[in-house]
Amino acid sequence: MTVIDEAAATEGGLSTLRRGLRLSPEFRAGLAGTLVLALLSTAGRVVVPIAVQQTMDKGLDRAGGPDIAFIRSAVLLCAVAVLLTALCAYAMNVRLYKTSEGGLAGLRVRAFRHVHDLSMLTQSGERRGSLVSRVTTDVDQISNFMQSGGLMFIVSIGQLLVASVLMLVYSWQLALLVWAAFLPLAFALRRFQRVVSARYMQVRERMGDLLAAVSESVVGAAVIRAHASEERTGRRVDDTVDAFRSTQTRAQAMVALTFPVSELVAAIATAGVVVAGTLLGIGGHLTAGELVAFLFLVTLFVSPMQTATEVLNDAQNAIAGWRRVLGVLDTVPDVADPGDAGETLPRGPIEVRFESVGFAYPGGPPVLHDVNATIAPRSRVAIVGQTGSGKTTFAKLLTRLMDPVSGRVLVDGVPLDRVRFSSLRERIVMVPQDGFLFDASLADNIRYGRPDATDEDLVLAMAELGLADWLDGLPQGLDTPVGQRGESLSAGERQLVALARAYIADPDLLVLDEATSAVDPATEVRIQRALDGATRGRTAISIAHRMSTAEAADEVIVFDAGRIVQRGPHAELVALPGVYADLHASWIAQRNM
Ligand SMILES: Nc1ncnc2c1ncn2[C@@H]1O[C@H](COP(=O)(O)OP(=O)(O)OP(=O)(O)O)[C@@H](O)[C@H]1O
Repeated sequence: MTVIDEAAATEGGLSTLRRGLRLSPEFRAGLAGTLVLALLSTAGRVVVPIAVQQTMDKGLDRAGGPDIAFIRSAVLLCAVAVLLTALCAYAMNVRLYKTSEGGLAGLRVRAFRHVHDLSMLTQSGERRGSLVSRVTTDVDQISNFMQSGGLMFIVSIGQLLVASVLMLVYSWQLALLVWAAFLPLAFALRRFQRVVSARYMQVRERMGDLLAAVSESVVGAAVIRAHASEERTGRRVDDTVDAFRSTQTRAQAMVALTFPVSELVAAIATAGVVVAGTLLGIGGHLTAGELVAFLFLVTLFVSPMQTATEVLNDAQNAIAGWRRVLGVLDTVPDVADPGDAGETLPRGPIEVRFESVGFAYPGGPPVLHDVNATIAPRSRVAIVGQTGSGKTTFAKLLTRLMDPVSGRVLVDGVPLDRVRFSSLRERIVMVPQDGFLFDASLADNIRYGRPDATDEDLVLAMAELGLADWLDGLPQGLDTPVGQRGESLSAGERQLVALARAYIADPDLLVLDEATSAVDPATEVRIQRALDGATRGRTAISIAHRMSTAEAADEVIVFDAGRIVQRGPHAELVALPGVYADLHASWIAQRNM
């Protein structure tokens, strides 16, 4: 059983970046064209220093007085260059936005699909909000980097290169001086990056905590209000907000340190260039125009160094985001689909066999021990037992929401892990205790069972389940909106919709986790009628919480502390002293209360 793979969290920043980019081939689409535009837009920036140098040395400093025609053409050249540079920068931005948005959309879809491939256990090992943040805000961080930091990164590298080459052309001595001043800063930044990287990883984790706390408090709003625990919940959310704020501030304080340091180095380098340049000029090795042009170039060289801190900030955030997204993508689904290599089950009522099945939740004690059972096709079986005896676990293993730790589960003689998911999900359907309803119409919710079902199919299905009168009584019939999580319907009505949804899917094995919620007698009768209709003619296994379900079943299987302790028809079991007779007695007592 796996939890979200956190190996990516300890991997080096560059290798995360490389792996992240490799996973999104969309990022590379048209990269060559974008790079050419980046190069053109940076090359355009050095036209101004060159033109200034030429104007000073050739236009102004001419023996016969200023050469106005030369100056005019230099100014014109500058204007054209500035305009072209701006156009290239615009085209580059547009291309970068397009490719990065394409890449990020692909990444979100892949990560989201993968979350669905992970088993229920892996998903429940991670808080929902945190899982959501891995496909939303964490990807946003990558987006920030790709669109601003990444852009600046490309331009800065180009600018550094072009400025370096030109500085060398004008004066190799001054170029060496500038590099010598910045070399220690570049080394320091590399070391510094590791610390910042760790801090940004914490920032992403705290963001996950924050989303988890907020989403839990929104989803559980009714319980919070019922227990008047708004203040306690509010404090929990406040704590996560505060933890996020303090980690974010700590990370940013670290990055802010780099600004004044690089400013200082830039000032020292400029002062050095002015002093050394003047000395070189006095010695006749540098003209005034060349010195001024060089100072322009120093500014061009320095600005990427300063924006490097900003890029670093975005890059660290993006790398931390990428690590969390990669964590999802790296997690190998433990309940894997055998795909085309797997088997397709033929249609017809299913036989189920459990062979020495044992199960324990990760890190927990065994909850099922050596379970052996065969359930004949077309039989209706009720599973009963005290709370916590392992009934739901049995049902989850039967529908392959999880795999057993030992032993095997077979359907029609085929081990469950050899059955293709497409066939498995078509033939075996589980109705969970709280059949989740989506914020859509009644028809849409039932249609989840069979997407191609027409309205006529739905009406017919409802009639077959004995629910026609209920449907007729609804204000908008099939178009009635059910509200978020079905909250516009009563608990009993939600069960009816969940049953109709399973019925329309027409499975060969129906696994029902009976809801425990009490419903009014009329709805109870309706549910019983619908259950009868839904289970007829197919193998049906119900986790029974109601006596009527156990009584109506062909056979009852009794669980106690993770073992099957009794099995047989209700009438037979109830007459024997044992767990079932005790359970039955407590049902009777409850009914008479
Ligand atoms: N996701 C989980 N992680 C860890 N332990 C779990 C998990 N789900 C169930 N358990 C434990 O496994 C045991 C069996 O639980 P199970 O849900 O199968 O019982 P049950 O018979 O269906 O109970 P109930 O009638 O209350 O639904 C219990 O001790 C429970 O605490």
